[in-house]
Amino acid sequence: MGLVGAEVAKHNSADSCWVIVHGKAYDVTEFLPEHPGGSKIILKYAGKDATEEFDPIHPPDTLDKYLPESKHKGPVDMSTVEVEEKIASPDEEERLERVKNKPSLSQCYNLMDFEAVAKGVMKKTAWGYYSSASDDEITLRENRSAYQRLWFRPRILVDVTNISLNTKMLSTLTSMPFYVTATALGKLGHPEGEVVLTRAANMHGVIQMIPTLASCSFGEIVDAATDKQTQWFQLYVNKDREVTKKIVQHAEKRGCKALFITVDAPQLGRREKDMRSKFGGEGSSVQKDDDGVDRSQGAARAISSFIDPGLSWKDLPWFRSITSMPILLKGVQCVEDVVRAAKDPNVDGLVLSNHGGRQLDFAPSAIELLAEVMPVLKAQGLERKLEIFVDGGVRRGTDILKAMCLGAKGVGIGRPFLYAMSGYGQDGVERAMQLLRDELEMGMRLLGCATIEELGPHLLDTRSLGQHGNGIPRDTLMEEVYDGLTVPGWGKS
Ligand SMILES: Cc1cc2c(cc1C)[n+](S(=O)(=O)[O-])c1c(=O)[nH]c(=O)nc-1n2C[C@H](O)[C@H](O)[C@H](O)COP(=O)(O)O
Repeated sequence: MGLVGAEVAKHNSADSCWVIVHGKAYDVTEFLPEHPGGSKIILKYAGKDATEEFDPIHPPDTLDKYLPESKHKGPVDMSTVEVEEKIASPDEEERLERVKNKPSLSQCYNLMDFEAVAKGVMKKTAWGYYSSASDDEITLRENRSAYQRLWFRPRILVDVTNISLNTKMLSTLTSMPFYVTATALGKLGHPEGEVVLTRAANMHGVIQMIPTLASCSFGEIVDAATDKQTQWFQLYVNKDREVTKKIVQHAEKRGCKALFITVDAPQLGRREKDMRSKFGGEGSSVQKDDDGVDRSQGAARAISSFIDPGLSWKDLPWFRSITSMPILLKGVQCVEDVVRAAKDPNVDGLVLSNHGGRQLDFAPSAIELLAEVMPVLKAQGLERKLEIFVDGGVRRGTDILKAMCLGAKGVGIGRPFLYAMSGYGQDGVERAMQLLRDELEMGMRLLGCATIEELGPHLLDTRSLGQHGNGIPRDTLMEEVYDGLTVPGWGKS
């Protein structure tokens, strides 16, 4: 039977605050001032069922893990809990209409089509979190346009009957030269969260990087994998190194094959779309919490107050001492740090990345940095010291081929798989992976390469890469006639 709803409902203030999550009541009164997202968001659900708001942001075992047993008030008879009548706003009504008449999966022909659909069907807060980047989002767009300043030098009369996309990343054989990179809060896009990406990655022989800030628990994501699947672990380093040590050693024990330490986020970036959508516009009172701390940084700030801004090169020997996994730095953004990492005995590789433009605006694109870095490493005889990956703005098979030609060992892809999942679940992510496979095979064949090993800098013209002002040739005629994905009633998406 358990507690009745009316009993829980009595505890509906800062003096006594109980919430219901997954049918159990928890006394969070003392926790209110410590909640990274501020106390206001919890008080909104004081005495009520908070499950729907709780799920996308917190792994299911959060309360059992972090709230003392004495605060667990036990099961609630949910039939006695008053369910608030939710009146959908006009925006929400329109969104639900779009969900109903969204394009069929077979109408999505490229990764950008998934973005168009996600924009139409996702809740505002979820779209705001996934799509946002920092400040004016210049780096977000530069990540894309940098690839469009690289041109191929295709070869002809090469026997390309059989194409192989197999390659090795950190000595793991993988079926395609890309991986699912770490992106937080998977349940903002799909109720099952990151395990959807796990299952799709398994179906296509693709590696998955598990995020520290997943909505699913780490255990759920690892349990969802098969034993033939490779998973890496992405780490945000906690100020409390004991917590970090436990997490890293648990990840290794559960079979993760590499540790990617995120180094570009001593503080999560200022993403205005996330901030705006999270708190309902400028000046809403919710932006100021009881403790007067400005929580108007959206979900990003709310989930990342534990990250240690003090992390530095001197910590790397400690990481080497706590794990035997290969250690890679994710979010390296200049050639000097690449050379320093190459000379550091504690570093096995790195991801050239600007966090999808979500951190420092005007950070360079990974692909332009890769073109600068490889010759420098070669000149110093360091090119074999590190495995170098890139991510950010990869939306086409040709982008992946360009990165491999410049010497990347593989390419991380973030938003496209989130959008595909948000629009179509596992089927969407699998279609996205299949589309990339088709584009990669086509690209290799037309480039005149049958295997990944044959890709090299000789196949690229990088002369425009550094000229940021020249943009892509505007083909006005083409723009006039090009038919993008349009959905009846959505206008031009
Ligand atoms: C889109 C996205 C990216 C995030 C991400 C969440 C989202 C929604 N989050 S974040 O909440 O902290 O910003 C993470 C994260 O947990 N850890 C991390 O290392 N990178 C994070 N990234 C960056 C990600 O790993 C890639 O660097 C980035 O997504 C590559 O760019 P594309 O999205 O264009 O592929």
